[in-house]
This record gives sequence, C-alpha cells and structure tokens, in this order.
Amino acid sequence: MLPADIEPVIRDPKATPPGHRIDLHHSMCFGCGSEAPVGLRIEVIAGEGLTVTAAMKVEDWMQGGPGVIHGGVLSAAFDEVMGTSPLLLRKPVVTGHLEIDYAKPIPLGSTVHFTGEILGGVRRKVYTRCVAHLGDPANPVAAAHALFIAIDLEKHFSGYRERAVHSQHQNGA
Ligand SMILES: CCCCCCCCCC(=O)SCCNC(=O)CCNC(=O)[C@H](O)C(C)(C)COP(=O)(O)OP(=O)(O)OC[C@H]1O[C@@H](n2cnc3c(N)ncnc32)[C@H](O)[C@@H]1OP(=O)(O)O
Repeated sequence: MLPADIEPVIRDPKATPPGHRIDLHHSMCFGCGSEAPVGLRIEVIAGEGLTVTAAMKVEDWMQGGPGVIHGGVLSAAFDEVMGTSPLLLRKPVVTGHLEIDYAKPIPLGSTVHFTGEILGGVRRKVYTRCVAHLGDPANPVAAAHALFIAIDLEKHFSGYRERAVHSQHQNGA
C-alpha cells in the first residue's frame, strides 16, 4: 500500500506532548466525543515521535457475533485512533482509505489497546498503521493501514455545518 515516493514527516514542535490526550475533535463526534449520545469515547494519547496510543473497553452494545465485537465498531475505532495521529503534524485530515486485518475474535468485556504510527507522507497524503491487542503486545488481535488526506477544515465542511448536531456546551469542527 505504501507508495514508492513516500517521504518522512516530522512531528510539529507545537503538537500535543507525549502522555497527553490529543485535543478533542469535537464533543459530539462518534469516535471521540464525550457528549455524543452513542459513541466510542476514545481518548487518543500522544506518544513519542509519530506514535499514538488508545484503549477501548468493548461494551455489550458493540456486539456483532455472539459474545464478540462487531467488525464495523473495530473499524471505527481504528479510524478514530489513526485519524487523530496526523494532529501530531498539526494536520487535520479525513479518511481516504482504510484496510483492516481481523486476526482474532475480540470478546465483549475486553479492553482493546491500540498503538498507531505515522509512516510518512506525500503532499496532502498521510500514511499510517495501527496494531490492536488485548494486553499482550506480542499477541495482536487486529491490524490496520490507512491513508488520510489533509484538509482545510473550513472549506471541507462548508455546506454541511448547518446540519451539525451541537451539544449544549460546544460548537466547532
Ligand atoms: C478534522 C480532525 C480529525 C480528527 C480525527 C478524525 C478521525 C475520523 C476520520 C473520518 O472518519 S473522516 C470521514 C470519512 N472520510 C470522508 O468523509 C472523506 C470523503 N472524501 C473526501 O472528502 C475527498 O475524497 C478527499 C478530501 C479525501 C479528497 O478530495 P480532494 O478533492 O480534496 O483531493 P484529491 O482528490 O485531489 O486527492 C488528494 C490526493 O489524495 C489521493 N486520494 C484521495 N482519495 C484517495 C483514496 N480513497 N485512495 C487513495 N488515494 C486517494 C489523491 O489521489 C491525491 O493524491 P496525489 O496528491 O498523489 O494526487
């Protein structure tokens, strides 16, 4: 998936420091919003360099097959974790392409740990990967690669903002 012309990218000196939560996308976001009526509420933590981490408890409402997570929920979680990582470059992005290898069933009640990494970029394209495990990094349960495209937030969402659902406390992208 990685192109031959991929180039290294550099963490922005003003990016969220390691160990801190990367700023909320917005409070009503399905992936990270703390006020979304239904959502994953994932907190993405900046790591060293171009890495991020996150954890997600697998709740009963996330069930797909009996006793295990729905694949689409896991996909959304990867999207959120990996899509937040380009903020280490101070680039807001949207997902262009996401692919996932589902290696093992993930039981309800478990906690999925994610480790994501920016691999490089070409123009507006940011290439990332992420691995998920249930507590033993040597025993992954899933892995993903994704391409994100940097956007101008105002331009990208113009024409949609009138449909936005707001919390009582916050507006914005
Ligand atoms: C904002 C803060 C973010 C916080 C975390 C967010 C996490 C969640 C992220 C999401 O879920 S976002 C929601 C799902 N994604 C979308 O709704 C995106 C829908 N698609 C689009 O809006 C446009 O297709 C897109 C902005 C991605 C690209 O359109 P553009 O007209 O701006 O760019 P263009 O088509 O010229 O593509 C730019 C480059 O990306 C490449 N590209 C675009 N889409 C691609 C694709 N799908 N696969 C491969 N390459 C792709 C394209 O070939 C080109 O490469 P080159 O620079 O080499 O010419």
